[in-house]
Amino acid sequence: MYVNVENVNFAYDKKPILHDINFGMNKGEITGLIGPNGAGKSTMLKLMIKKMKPNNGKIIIGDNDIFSIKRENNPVTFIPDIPVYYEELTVWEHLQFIKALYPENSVTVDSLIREFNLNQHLNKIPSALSKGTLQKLMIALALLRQYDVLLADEPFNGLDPAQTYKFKNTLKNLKKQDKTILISTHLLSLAEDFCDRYIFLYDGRIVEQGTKTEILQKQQMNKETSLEQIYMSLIGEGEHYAGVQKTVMCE
Ligand SMILES: Nc1ncnc2c1ncn2[C@@H]1O[C@H](COP(=O)(O)OP(=O)(O)OP(=O)(O)O)[C@@H](O)[C@H]1O
Repeated sequence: MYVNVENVNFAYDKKPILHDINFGMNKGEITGLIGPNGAGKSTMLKLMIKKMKPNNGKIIIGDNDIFSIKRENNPVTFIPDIPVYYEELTVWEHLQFIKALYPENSVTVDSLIREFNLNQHLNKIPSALSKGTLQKLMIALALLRQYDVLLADEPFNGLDPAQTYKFKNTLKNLKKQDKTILISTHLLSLAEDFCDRYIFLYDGRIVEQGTKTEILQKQQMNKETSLEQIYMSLIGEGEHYAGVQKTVMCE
C-alpha cells in the first residue's frame, strides 16, 4: 500500500489517546475515518501531517517514514477542521501565495475560484467570510499544493448542498488522478457515496476497517446494511464495542 500506519500509539501528556493503530491506504482510493466525538480522528490526522510525533510506531508514505521526508518533498496536503490563514491577506492573495509556492501543480487559481464560487469574495480578508466560504477557501488552498496524499478533517463542515455535491465530485476526480485520500467525517450517508474503505475508530482504537463488503462479511451483516447501521452496531451511542446489536440489524 502507498500509505502505511504501523503500530502507532500516541498520548497527550501522559493520557493515552491512540492505541496500536494499523492501517494502509492505496493510491486512487478514498478512505473514510469514522468515529464518535473524541475517538481520536483529528489526533490521527495531526500525526500524519507531522504536527505531533507518535510515541511508538511509524507512518510511512511511499517507502519513507514521514519524519525522514524533506519539507520540500512533503507529499501531504491537509484540509484542517479549524481554519488556518493569514489575517492580513485577502482571499485573492492567499490563493496567489500558495500558487506561487507550488507552480508545478497544474490546478489554476481561476479554476478554483470558479469551482468554489469565490469570485465575489476575492478582496475580503478571511475573518470577513462566512463559515462556509472560509471552508471553501481552506479546501481551495489545500488543492493548490503539490501532493499525492490528501487528508481532510471534516471538510464538508459549513458547505451548502450545492458545494457539498461539487466537492464530492472533486474528490471522485482526485481519485481518478491516483491521489490517496483520507477523510474524517460524521456524514455517513455522504461518505458512503464516495469512500472505498472505512476505518472505524472508537476510544482511540480501530474497531473495524475495510471495504464495506469486507466489513459486512466480517460483521455477518446483510448486504443492504447502511454505513449508519454499521456505525450504530459497532459504536452505537458510546457503548463499548461489542457488536451487541448485530443480530437485530440482520433480521
Ligand atoms: N491538545 C490536546 N491536549 C490534550 N488532550 C487533547 C488535545 N486535543 C485532543 N485531546 C483529546 O484527545 C482525544 C481525541 O480527540 P480528537 O480531537 O482527536 O477526537 P475526534 O475523533 O477528532 O473528535 P471530534 O469528532 O469531536 O472532532 C479527546 O479525548 C480529546 O479531549
